Amino acid sequence: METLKIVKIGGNIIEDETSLNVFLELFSNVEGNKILVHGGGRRATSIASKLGIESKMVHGRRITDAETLEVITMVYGGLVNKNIVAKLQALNINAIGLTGADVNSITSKKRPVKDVDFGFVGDVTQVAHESINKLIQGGFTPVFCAITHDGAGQLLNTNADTIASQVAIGMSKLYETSIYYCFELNGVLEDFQDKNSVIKHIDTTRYKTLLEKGIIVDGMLPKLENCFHALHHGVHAINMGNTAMLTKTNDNFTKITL
Ligand SMILES: Nc1ncnc2c1ncn2[C@@H]1O[C@H](COP(=O)(O)OP(=O)(O)O)[C@@H](O)[C@H]1O
Ligand SMILES: CC(=O)N[C@@H](CCC(=O)OP(=O)(O)O)C(=O)O
Repeated sequence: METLKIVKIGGNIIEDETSLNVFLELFSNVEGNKILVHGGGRRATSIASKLGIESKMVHGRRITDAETLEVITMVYGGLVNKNIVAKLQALNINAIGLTGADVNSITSKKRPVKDVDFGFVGDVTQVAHESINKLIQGGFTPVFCAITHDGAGQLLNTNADTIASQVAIGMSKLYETSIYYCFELNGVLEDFQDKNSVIKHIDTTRYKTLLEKGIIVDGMLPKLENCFHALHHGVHAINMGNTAMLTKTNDNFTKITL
């Protein structure tokens, strides 16, 4: 089976022009089939604030009312996505920017209201692996933002880590897939005060212990949940660390296995 790498970058890298440029240069040198997924939560929050719109996050997810949906569509689907695509073109990568509505690539269902009403937030229901594969086979590099659609004309906001894991699960019908979650730290840290205390390997048992000890908190909670979900659904390998993990010489990052 051919391999496919799904690389995800978060808001902290996107916010820093130098970090973004370094990342994109490394990404452009990644060999073989690849897909990029980007977030941009921090940019959405700052632009919403300039427009007088307050941002509310619950359990790591943005409460997305109609006004916020407009902002995130402009920020993720426009500003961030098109800038990244243009920068990749400058690096000779024939990138194509996509929301889940484009080529009907990612369908989702509005998250049902239980204790919290998240508004226009979508949980992924289907990834059109054949259509995405046509792009890859055509020589294009798909660049997904954190927007999906319900198939009935409604765009929905979906966490970018979830997009990466769901796209990887979908594409694993055709490829041996691996995910690279790139963020500003070297990996999952044993001691948050010590940036070098990278945990090199997390398996199911270690994951439980880290949760019990309260070492995994905040944004790392949904991130690792996504990782184990993906590994249980056909994804071959998951790595988490800073952008240097895309180079062959660096092994100071976290590898996640079942
Ligand atoms: N043990 C840990 N090691 C590393 N990061 C952790 C840990 N626990 C919580 N975190 C937090 O998780 C964050 C990464 O998740 P997230 O905010 O979703 O990042 P991004 O969206 O930029 O990828 C880190 O910035 C850090 O604040
Ligand atoms: C539903 C939901 O929470 N969506 C996220 C999508 C962006 C994202 O995930 O960005 P980062 O990767 O930079 O955090 C949000 O709007 O913040």
